[in-house]
Amino acid sequence: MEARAGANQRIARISAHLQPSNFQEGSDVLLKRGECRAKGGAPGFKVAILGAAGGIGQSLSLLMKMNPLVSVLHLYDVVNTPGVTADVSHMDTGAVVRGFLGQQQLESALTGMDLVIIPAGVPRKPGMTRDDLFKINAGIVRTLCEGIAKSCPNAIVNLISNPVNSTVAIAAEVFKKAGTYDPKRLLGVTTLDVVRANTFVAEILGVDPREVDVPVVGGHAGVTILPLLSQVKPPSSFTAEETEYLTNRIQNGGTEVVEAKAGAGSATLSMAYAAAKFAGACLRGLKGEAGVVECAFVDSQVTELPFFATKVRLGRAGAEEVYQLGPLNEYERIGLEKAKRELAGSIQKGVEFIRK
Ligand SMILES: NC(=O)C1=CN([C@@H]2O[C@H](COP(=O)(O)OP(=O)(O)OC[C@H]3O[C@@H](n4cnc5c(N)ncnc54)[C@H](O)[C@@H]3O)[C@@H](O)[C@H]2O)C=CC1
Ligand SMILES: O=C([O-])CC(=O)C(=O)O
Repeated sequence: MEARAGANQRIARISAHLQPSNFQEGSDVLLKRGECRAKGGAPGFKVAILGAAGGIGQSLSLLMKMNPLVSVLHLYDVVNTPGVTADVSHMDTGAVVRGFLGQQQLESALTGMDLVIIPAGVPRKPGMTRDDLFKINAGIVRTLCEGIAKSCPNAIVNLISNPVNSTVAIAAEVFKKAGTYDPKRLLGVTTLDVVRANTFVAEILGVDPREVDVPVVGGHAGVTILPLLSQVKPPSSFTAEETEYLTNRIQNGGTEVVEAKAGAGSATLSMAYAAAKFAGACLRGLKGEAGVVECAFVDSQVTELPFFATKVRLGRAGAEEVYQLGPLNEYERIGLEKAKRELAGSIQKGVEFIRK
């Protein structure tokens, strides 16, 4: 009799928590429910996804819920998080999922987070450059980074929102202004360029993409995306035509998807895969695993520019070591000069957006 009363109470509590009206009033009902389950939950890291209801955000939420290193997963967006949260929370993996809707819940979404992943913002349509997104996305990134500076200043930040070549500089300026900037903890996500490069090179070599490692340096837009084909592993040589074809295809991979989607957005599925791969590497670094190396767009002294993408070693403190470029061939040296010219302007535009 008593046991049944206890069970009924538990069911009544969970049902009340799941009312969408409660959720939208900012009462963090799923948070309370999560806390119940967290008692028995696996130890791990707390991860927030900002822009979780979007094209990238939804698939990324799914993939992060599957990561055994994640114990708590916070899904934040300005629309549709109740549905995405309810959906993802039914997966029988360890992470406890909590949803947050609208700016008044940003602080709750961020408090206590170890890693914050940001795919919030508008995507490209055919004919647009990534820089055309600056007008809208710069303000979104500023607001979200102000929230991070306030609520989880020690979190590692993975910035996906375009134009990455500018938004990383915006984030850095916001953190500097708040006095919380740690260059090791701010990482622009360029993993999709590496993922594409591995795939396209593997096609040419006729091997499994999982066996290929192509360093991609510079930035994340057009000519700033610089694949170092002379450093491909396993060591491979390419004809001039193959080098030209591969470089162009890697640099225009995003546009290839934007055009194929014909107005319905840009890469979301491959990007969610890439973001989950990169976030997973950051978490393995946080855990203390040795030898975790990925390319990322970070605060850098590799060139004269303040930010640059190269391989970095990920550890407990974030990007603990930023690797040099290594030997470049003539084709890559010319590409590097072009990349730097464009990058300088994009970085400066981001800096000025905050300093103006
Ligand atoms: N770094 C990279 O390699 C890549 C970056 N991207 C970029 O990622 C961004 C997102 O792309 P998609 O997911 O396809 O776009 P989407 O439009 O499908 O989703 C964006 C989400 O952000 C949300 N959002 C807007 N303002 C917000 C705010 N202030 N706070 C929180 N959330 C907010 C929207 O409600 C929406 O759910 C775009 O800027 C896109 O260019 C896309 C692919 C690759
Ligand atoms: O091309 C875009 O606009 C989205 C993006 O950054 C990519 O797919 O690499």
